[in-house]
Amino acid sequence: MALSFKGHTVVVTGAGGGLGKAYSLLFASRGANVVVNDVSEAAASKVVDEIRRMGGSAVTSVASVTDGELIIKTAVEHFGTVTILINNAGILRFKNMSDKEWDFVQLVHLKGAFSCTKAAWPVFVKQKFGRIINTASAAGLYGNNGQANYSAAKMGLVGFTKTLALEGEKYGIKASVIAPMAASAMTETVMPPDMLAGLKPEFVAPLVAALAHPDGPEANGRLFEVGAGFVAEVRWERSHGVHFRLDETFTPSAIAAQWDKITDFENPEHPMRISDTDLKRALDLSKASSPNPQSSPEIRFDGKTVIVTAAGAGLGSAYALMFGKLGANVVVNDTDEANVNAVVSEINKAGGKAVPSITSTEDGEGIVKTALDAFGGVHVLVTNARVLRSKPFGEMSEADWDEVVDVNIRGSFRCAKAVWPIFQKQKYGRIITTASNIGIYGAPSLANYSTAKAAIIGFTKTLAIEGARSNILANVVASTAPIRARSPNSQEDLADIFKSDYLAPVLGYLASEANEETTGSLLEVAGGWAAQTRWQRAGGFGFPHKKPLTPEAVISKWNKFTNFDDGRATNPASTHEALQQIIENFENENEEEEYADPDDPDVVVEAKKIRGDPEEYSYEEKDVILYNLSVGATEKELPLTYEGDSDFRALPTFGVIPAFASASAFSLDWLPNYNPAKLLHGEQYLAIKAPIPTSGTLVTTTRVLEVLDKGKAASVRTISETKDPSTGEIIFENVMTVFVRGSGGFGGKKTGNELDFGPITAANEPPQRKPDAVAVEKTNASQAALYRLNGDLNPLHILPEFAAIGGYSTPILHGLCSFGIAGKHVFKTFGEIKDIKARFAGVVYPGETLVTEMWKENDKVIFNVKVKERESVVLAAAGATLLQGTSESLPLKSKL
Ligand SMILES: CCCCCCC[C@@H](O)CC(=O)SCCNC(=O)CCNC(=O)[C@H](O)C(C)(C)COP(=O)(O)OP(=O)(O)OC[C@H]1O[C@@H](n2cnc3c(N)ncnc32)[C@H](O)[C@@H]1OP(=O)(O)O
Repeated sequence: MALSFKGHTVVVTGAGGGLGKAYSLLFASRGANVVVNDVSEAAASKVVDEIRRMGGSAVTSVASVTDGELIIKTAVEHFGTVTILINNAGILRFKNMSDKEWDFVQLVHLKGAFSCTKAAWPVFVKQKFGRIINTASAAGLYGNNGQANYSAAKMGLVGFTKTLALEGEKYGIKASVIAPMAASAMTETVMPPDMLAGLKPEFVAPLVAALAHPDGPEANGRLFEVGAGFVAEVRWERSHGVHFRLDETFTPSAIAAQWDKITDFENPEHPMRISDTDLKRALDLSKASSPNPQSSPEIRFDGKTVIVTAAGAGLGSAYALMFGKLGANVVVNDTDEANVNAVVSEINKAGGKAVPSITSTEDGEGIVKTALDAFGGVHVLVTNARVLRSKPFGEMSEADWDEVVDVNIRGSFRCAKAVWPIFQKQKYGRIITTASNIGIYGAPSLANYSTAKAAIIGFTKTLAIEGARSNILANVVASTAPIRARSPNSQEDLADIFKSDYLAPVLGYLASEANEETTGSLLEVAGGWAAQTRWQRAGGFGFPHKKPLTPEAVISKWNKFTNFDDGRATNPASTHEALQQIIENFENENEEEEYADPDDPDVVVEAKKIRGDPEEYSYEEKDVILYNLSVGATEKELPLTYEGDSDFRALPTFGVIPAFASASAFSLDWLPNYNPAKLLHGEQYLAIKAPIPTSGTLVTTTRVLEVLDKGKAASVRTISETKDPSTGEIIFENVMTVFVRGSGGFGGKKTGNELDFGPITAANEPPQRKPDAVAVEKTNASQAALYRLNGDLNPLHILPEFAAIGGYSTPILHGLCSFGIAGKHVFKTFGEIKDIKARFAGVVYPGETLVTEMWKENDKVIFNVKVKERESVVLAAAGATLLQGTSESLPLKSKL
């Protein structure tokens, strides 16, 4: 049944075009009132007009997303409420944008989502219903070159969503987040134009509608990648980790010694939220473990200068003290002079070298200058921030939001920016940013903090990507804090877990020279426990492109694209990898093609993985005789032409016949410039899996294996399985390649995947020696006219005008007829075959003489076929596997 949004009011931000427009149109078409928000009045009005024209109900809102109150007010004034909020507004990218503008625009991203959600929240709470869909991006999840702040903002929205999901639960408010893949500068580099065209917003909108619907599947706090009809859920995956003993042996060297174990994903966990009980257990385990083995040589920082921001107290001071103890020059940054000086003197007293930097963490340049002045260089940056404002979301003020988000993100950004040219120049740098498990999983009353800390993760992943060329490694350490300890009154509760000293060694290892390659990683640490956390993506589901995608279709595949346990889940680590998987999914066998409609011309070739309906083929003995005759069997060969013969049988290549109707059922008119007269049979593989019945009913199922772009031509390969429906036994397997001249150049793949069928791809190069056997057979002028009656009625083989369009002087012989004749030669010479394959290398005109040259190589017969009159090769790369390896067992030797 179609999902209705009647009675719902949906606010869509950034709805003047692209995704926002597609959402608006879809919701409106399903009966919702829509507030079309966009700063461009013209764009918003156009969408509203379109909705009204189709009988829908919509109004514009031209307020900035940072003025959420105004947007929500429009909804309430016109429609009495808001039930669904789609935070979609994105940024415009201007060239040559200054740092300040860039920074601002990025923050607007987060601030916009905050502001609109904050405004809608009390309405949602009151009516005990609300749906929020936030928009992240692959660039946020994995980082992306040149998009440090963008990835920060986008990842921030993942953290934001997680917290909203936790806080909203009790009010019937649910929040989900999508990372949509739409055509952009990023995708242009890796995708052919056809696929870019496939990245239509209409392939994203149905998921959003499914997530937002009151009766939709449970998606609270969940994240989905979606684009081009591909949908996959993404979740966190955490290694089991290592519990270290909390004593003086808990050092960076101890971390190095067990690094492989920390990052071993053998028995991963998939937490959805923070569990204090788990953390307590972790602490107990750490306390119970034995002294930690150390790597050698000991990790030290002699001669290295380390900047630690917000190091006046708490975590930052613990880091600074550790680095000082291990020989580093330490720049202790914080705004509180007394605190900074205390840390500096503690380091100096212990024999280390430290200087104060009393300034904001946002003053990256100033902090770096202190390092250069005091120590002449900088090698390690540890960014850290201590601003925390805990408030239920409904009470969180704009100031609460700004302070936490700005300080956390901006501080890391500015400091990284300041050290960057130095690191690049010296081709060495280690950056450790600090996040929190609250950013990973969200936590009630900490929407601002979880957003900021998630943003740090996205930001760091981009630094890792950009730094790779210059040996700049960037990692993010999430201090895993118990939720309750985060509220001011219960600090002591689980204080032990949160104890600063317990976090420092992991950070120390990552910041050291001993870390030669780990970058872009997220580590969770707490109370002596350290683990790595990464993304896991379900294998997903690729919806065919030929039918409009609907929310109902999305829901029907929910179990498929949220299934992490079917062996198809992956761990993409970059946008590129994420994209690759989407592309591969297009090419992969799609197990559930019932959306496919082979007659819809609006198809994206790569997505076309169709399975035809099972096709029945019923035949009698006379059909077998007809086949045998049509490939040259004679009245003398009674087992092939007389049904009363005790050895009556079909030739092995009869196996192509029951499959033909099924294999040729696909219309290929979706190919560019398709002209059936230009279609040629290119290759054929047949496996005979069981004795061939001489009459009966067989059922064949065919699906498209791949569509290749051969430049001027397209090549389409199908695979067919023919079964005996009464037993379910597979009798034949056919792989057919058709070559469609003039239909190439659509930007598809040129070479196919390695197929799992050796005989298909085998080169079958004939050996250098003379053939072991040669069979010569003149075809008949009526050969094609006769062969047609097996079921291939292609006019190419009978109608001169049709053949002329294809460029042939007269009708040509069926490829499968030549194939059958050659197969008969092999069979009669060497015996029963279990499979056979050939490439149609040149056309045969009926009446020409075929010469089959055969070489026996163990249980294989390599062969080729030439036309005697023209001395031209017509079957190449051909081979057959014998069922019984020797010629002594020739079947019916005396009779044929
Ligand atoms: C769904 C509908 C189902 C309908 C099923 C079948 C219906 C039947 O009725 C149709 C028929 O029986 S037609 C008759 C039988 N077939 C023929 O006569 C074809 C003979 N072959 C030719 O003319 C050329 O080889 C020709 C034209 C095929 C290729 O020649 P060129 O254009 O010169 O190609 P070339 O430059 O050599 O190679 C270009 C790329 O294409 C690959 N290729 C070549 N021949 C191929 C072939 N026969 N099959 C598959 N791929 C083939 C090459 O490898 C090359 O690829 P790449 O550049 O990647 O190396």
